[in-house]
Amino acid sequence: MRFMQTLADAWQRHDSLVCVGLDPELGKLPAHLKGRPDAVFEFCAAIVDATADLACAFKPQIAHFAALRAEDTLERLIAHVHARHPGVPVILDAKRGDIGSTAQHYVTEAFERFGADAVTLNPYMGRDSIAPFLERADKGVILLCRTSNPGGADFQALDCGGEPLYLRVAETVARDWNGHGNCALVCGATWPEELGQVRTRVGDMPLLVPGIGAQGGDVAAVLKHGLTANHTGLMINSSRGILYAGSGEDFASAARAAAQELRDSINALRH
Ligand SMILES: O=c1ccn([C@@H]2O[C@H](COP(=O)(O)O)[C@@H](O)[C@H]2O)c(=O)[nH]1
Repeated sequence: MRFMQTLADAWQRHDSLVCVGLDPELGKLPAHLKGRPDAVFEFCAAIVDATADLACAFKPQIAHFAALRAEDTLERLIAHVHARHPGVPVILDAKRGDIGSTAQHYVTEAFERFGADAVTLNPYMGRDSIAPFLERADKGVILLCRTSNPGGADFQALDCGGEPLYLRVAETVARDWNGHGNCALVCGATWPEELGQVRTRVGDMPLLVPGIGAQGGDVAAVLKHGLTANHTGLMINSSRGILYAGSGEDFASAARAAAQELRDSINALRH
C-alpha cells in the first residue's frame, strides 16, 4: 500500500499522531542487554513491540545504526516491523540528497535494501536530486523544511524574495514536486509558529515534527498551528523520550507508558 494511505490508516486505527523514533545508543542500553551480541536489535525490537499499537509511524535514524556498524540490524529491524506490525509505516531518517545518479542509489538503499516506506531528504541540491524519489509514488518523500535545531535558521530563515527560504521550500514542494501526492515536510516542534506558516502554504500535506522532549518543543503549540481540518496531518516524533523512559529490565513497558502518555496528551488537545 502507498505510504500516504498507510499513514492515514495508522492515524485512524491507532488514534495516534505519535511517531516513535528509534535512535539506539550503546551507552544508554539497559544494563542487562549491554554486551549481548544482538543487543541493539533486542532493544529496538522490544521497543517496537511495546509501542506499535500506539504509533502512527516508526522513525529509525540511520546514523545511530551506521555508527555501530549495525546497518544489517536496521534491515532486520525494519523487516521485523513489517512482519509483526503491518500497517505501521517506517520512515528512514537519512536526510539524503545528491546528484541524480547517486540519488538513484539512495533510492535503492532506502526502499530496496532497508525496505522503508518513506525517507527524509535534504532539498538543498534541488529537484533533480529528489526526482528519483518523487517517481516512487508508493513511497513517502519527506523534505527538510524548518528543522528543529538552533542553527536551522542560519539558512532556512534567509530572505528569499520577500519570504524565508523554508517557505519557498514548502511552496515548491507543494506546488511542483508533489505530483504523485507522496511528499511531506519536516518542521520542528521548536518553531510552532513557523510550522503554522508552512501549514497555511501546503494544505493537508503531512508534517514530520521532531523536537519535543529533550529539544524543548511545545506539543500544544504544534497542535494549534499544525493540525489539519480532520485533526491529523502530523507525525509528532519522540525518540529519547520514549526509548530511554526506563533503564532497567522493564525498559519496554516504561517506553510503552511514555508513548501512551504522549499519545493521550496529544489526543486530549485534538479531539
Ligand atoms: O529537524 C530535525 C530533523 C530530524 N531530527 C531527528 O529527530 C530525532 C529527534 O530525537 P529526540 O530524541 O526526540 O530529540 C533525532 O533522530 C533527530 O536526528 C530532529 O531532531 N530535528
